Amino acid sequence: MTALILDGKKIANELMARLHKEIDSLIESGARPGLAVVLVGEDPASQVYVRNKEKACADLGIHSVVHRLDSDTSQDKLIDLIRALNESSEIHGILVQKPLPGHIDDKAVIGAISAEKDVDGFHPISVGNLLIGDEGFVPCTPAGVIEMMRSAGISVDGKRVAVIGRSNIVGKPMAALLIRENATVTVCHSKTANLQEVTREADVIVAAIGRPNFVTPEYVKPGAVVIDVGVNRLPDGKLAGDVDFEAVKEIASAITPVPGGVGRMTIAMLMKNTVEAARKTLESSR
Ligand SMILES: Nc1nc(=O)c2c([nH]1)NC[C@@H]1CN(c3ccc(C(=O)N[C@@H](CCC(=O)O)C(=O)O)cc3)C=[N+]21
Repeated sequence: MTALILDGKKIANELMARLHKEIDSLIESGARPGLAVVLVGEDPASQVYVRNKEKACADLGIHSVVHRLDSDTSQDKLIDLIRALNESSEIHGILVQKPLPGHIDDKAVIGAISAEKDVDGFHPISVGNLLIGDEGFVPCTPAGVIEMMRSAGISVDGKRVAVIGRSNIVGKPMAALLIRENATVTVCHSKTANLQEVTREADVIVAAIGRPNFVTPEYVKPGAVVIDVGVNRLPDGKLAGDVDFEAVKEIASAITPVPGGVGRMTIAMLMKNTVEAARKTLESSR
């Protein structure tokens, strides 16, 4: 069997087309959605992502502002900027690009973002709302994975899902979303004993490890769905996922490529969250 290749570019473009209409009507109501991206330092991968986000905003008619700060910017300066953005009526979403330089405390910075503008879904209030099943912003990458599967007609209801990785930005929120979809979720990580035995039980594998080609066919039950969240920059500058795509596609029933898979969905979900933030602001002003 050779796997169905889930086309993140196509699914993301369909979502963006729907958003475009909603944005047009928001603009007509005088509420153009606005996104502020804050980038500290010169991390080359971050530069690429931030450019992709700017481009998506431009394509959709979202107002976007990128604040590029020197790598030696103080934490106080950064928090002052966030407070100003919290107050700005043109800005509905604030994203502080990770990773931040070592002298800055991520928690203090993320905590300074108003929860109403937390389109990344990283603020403790957003995280809490996700866990208790209340309304709030959901982190873009795991939300993109759910949207991608839904769009491809893949249900996780009652199925076994193995998430490999327990980060705050992917693994943990991914598990919370999968539980909400009635999956039986196992969260695996670097300390998991007999990892292959665990992942081979899974109907769906979500790989968010951060190591290129980590998931080989030995990890995969034949016919499983394999979602690759990895974004690993190789020495030659190419982007690689966490899954050995060529080998695993021969035994999986569906698989996502990198690039052109989950990364595209991540950007689309960020646009969706920004539109939602703008819509809520408009509704509450009525
Ligand atoms: N506060 C914060 N929020 C984030 O959402 C965030 C972050 N920090 N730091 C880094 C990660 C990574 N990330 C990606 C965004 C777009 C692509 C993307 O556009 N990928 C395309 C193209 C990749 C390319 O070839 O350059 C693709 O996979 O097809 C990938 C990865 C967001 N992140």
